[in-house]
Amino acid sequence: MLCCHKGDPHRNIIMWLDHRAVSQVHRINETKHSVLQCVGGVMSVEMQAPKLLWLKENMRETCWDKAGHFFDLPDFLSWKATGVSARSLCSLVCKWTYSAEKGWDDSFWKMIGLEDFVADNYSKIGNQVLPPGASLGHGLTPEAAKDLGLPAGIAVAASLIDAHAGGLGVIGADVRGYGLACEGQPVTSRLAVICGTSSCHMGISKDPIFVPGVWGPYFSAMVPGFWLNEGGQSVTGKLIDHMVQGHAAFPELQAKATARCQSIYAYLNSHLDLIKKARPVGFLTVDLHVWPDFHGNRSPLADLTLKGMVTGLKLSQDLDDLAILYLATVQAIAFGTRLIIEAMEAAGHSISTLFLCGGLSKNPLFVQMHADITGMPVVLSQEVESVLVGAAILGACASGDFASVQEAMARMSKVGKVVLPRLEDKRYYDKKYQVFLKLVEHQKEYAAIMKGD
Ligand SMILES: Nc1ncnc2c1ncn2[C@@H]1O[C@H](COP(=O)(O)OP(=O)(O)O)[C@@H](O)[C@H]1O
Ligand SMILES: O=C(CO)[C@H](O)[C@H](O)COP(=O)(O)O
Repeated sequence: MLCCHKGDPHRNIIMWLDHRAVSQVHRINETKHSVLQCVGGVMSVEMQAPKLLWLKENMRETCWDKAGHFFDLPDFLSWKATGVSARSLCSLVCKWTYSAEKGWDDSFWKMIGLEDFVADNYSKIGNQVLPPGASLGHGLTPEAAKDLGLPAGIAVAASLIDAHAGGLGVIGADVRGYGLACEGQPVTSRLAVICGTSSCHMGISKDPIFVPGVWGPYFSAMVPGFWLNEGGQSVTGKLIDHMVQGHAAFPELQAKATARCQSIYAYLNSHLDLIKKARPVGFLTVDLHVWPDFHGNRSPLADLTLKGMVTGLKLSQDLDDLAILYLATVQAIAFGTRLIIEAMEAAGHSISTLFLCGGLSKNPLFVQMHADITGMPVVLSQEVESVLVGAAILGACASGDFASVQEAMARMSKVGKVVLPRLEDKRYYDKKYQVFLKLVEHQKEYAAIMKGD
């Protein structure tokens, strides 16, 4: 989302993970406005309305009064490419409270103190809305074409948010021949998990499903004609990096990985294999447990006040400790995915297969732990950068190469590999999951004790 930083128009971005609009999001949630039903009942501080309210309240003269547009990144990019300020249905529906069926809800913006948007017919946040894949204007402008080194006029599609493009890039793949439970079943039995800095859990349905603490249902926000529920974890890849880089043995890890020309994660995975002895690698964390919400919980608890927890630390700080802490962190993220899936299933989703993509899907340990801990097979795409496949699907629709997004999805998503769960380890992970749930219960008890007299 774009704005100004201390009035400097060249530093005008607020990152999605910026949590400064806490007071604003509390006030928005206190309104209990009906638009909140479509974001899991509670708006996230990572969404646009609280950030906009923060700007109005804190940077009125330097930004709010002067800004010409407020954009989500994908809409900003398509505007820069084509000069067309039309917004994607995806970004507006998922992050800005726009409804695919009813449009903007004036009463919401008035109630939260942003009536300015209503007064100017939403011109700064979008009053022309296009479905993802629709062709924008006359394609690349000569100026953008020069910047990108491409011919002018190339078709540019109305966009998707990065995670949604990843979901589109994987969820429609032809799975025949892999013996998966989702073969021959509706695409609604698949959950796309886009895992990078954060993780996004994208489930689709024919009818709207309201899942407490999970964003949506959003109509046509990812696959046209389907409702989308988007679960998420605010920090996942970022959390793993944080735990590993902050450990005392990190310099030793870096030196050893460099000497072997390996990434630190490939080195850690092979180190875990060395120290696991006769038992499966996941069993190394029998007495080390992590709660992963170092940046609050996005889904399904929708509680930005939650913090990270680790139990089972020892005095030693060698490479073995680092590797086991890394493993426990990866497992905690997978337990978070299990919690999200359980919430989605309790509300009516029926999921049998995970489709993983994003930077973390390059990590075989992360993928295996997701399979083992959820008990579901994981499908990896042939093209790891599935967000780019999703973007290419939209481009191929905008250029007229395919008549529909569904047709392009079926032709352009390809299965690379299937990772099966080790069902024999289920009992161990069920016990660790019990501990996982206790961690957050205890954290809430600690907060209540400290609040009391
Ligand atoms: N080869 C790899 N092996 C293990 N982890 C990786 C690898 N590449 C990226 N990652 C993890 O993925 C995260 C970044 O994922 P990426 O999809 O590139 O980010 P973003 O979500 O910001 O687009 C990093 O934080 C890192 O933890
Ligand atoms: O909210 C999201 C999608 O709706 C994502 O978390 C956000 O877009 C950032 O993703 P990342 O930095 O992990 O690529």
